[in-house]
Amino acid sequence: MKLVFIRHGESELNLANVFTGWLDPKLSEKGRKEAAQAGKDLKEAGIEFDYVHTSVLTRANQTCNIVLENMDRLYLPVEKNWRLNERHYGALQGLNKAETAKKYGDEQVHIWRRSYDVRPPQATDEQAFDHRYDHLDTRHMLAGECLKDTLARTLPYWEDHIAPQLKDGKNVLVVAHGNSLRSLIKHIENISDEDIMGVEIATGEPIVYDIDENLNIVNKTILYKK
Ligand SMILES: O=C(O)[C@H](O)COP(=O)(O)O
Repeated sequence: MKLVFIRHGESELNLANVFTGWLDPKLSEKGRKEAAQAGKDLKEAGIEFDYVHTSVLTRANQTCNIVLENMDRLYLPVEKNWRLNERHYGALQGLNKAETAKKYGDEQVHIWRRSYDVRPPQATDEQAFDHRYDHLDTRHMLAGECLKDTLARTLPYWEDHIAPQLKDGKNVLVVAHGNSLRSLIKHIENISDEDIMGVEIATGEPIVYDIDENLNIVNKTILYKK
């Protein structure tokens, strides 16, 4: 079975070097091109999907549509779920990354960005969750996550939605975010808390796994043509 992860194409806030998390920018022009290229590359590789999963954030939804359009597969069923959202960046959301590093130091910002279990400062509830999360009990949700927290809410989605489809012999595409994908990659590749700090995911590049029926990874390739 094929399992493909794609981080959304460059967003307007990636371009502006702003902590984004659950903020909801659109793709930049470069991001739209990256998504189109990813779709073309997947088509050229002859990969067919049965199911598609994405977050409830616009940059991932746009990427998903553009990828499927370029594969001539817009008809595929797409499931959207908040559990695949980017890691919630708490009170850092909306701040420029370089300015924040000047203020708090490179080391502190690196810890906030890449440590497995150090949370960023929490946002207030009003800043943290917009109307699309009204159906969830946000009182019990974190308004600022470390990667460990992100994994705690992506893992149930993996177990209940994605893994059963792979076990059923289906090919699955997941279009999500740098850190929601890092959390899933940590899980499926069994990467240590320390080593995951060094794992970076580029925008718009399909990560293609061949998976056996026990969900072991047989092969991993990254498709890119830039
Ligand atoms: O939310 C963000 O700002 C980015 O999508 C990912 O940010 P990071 O590279 O700081 O993890």
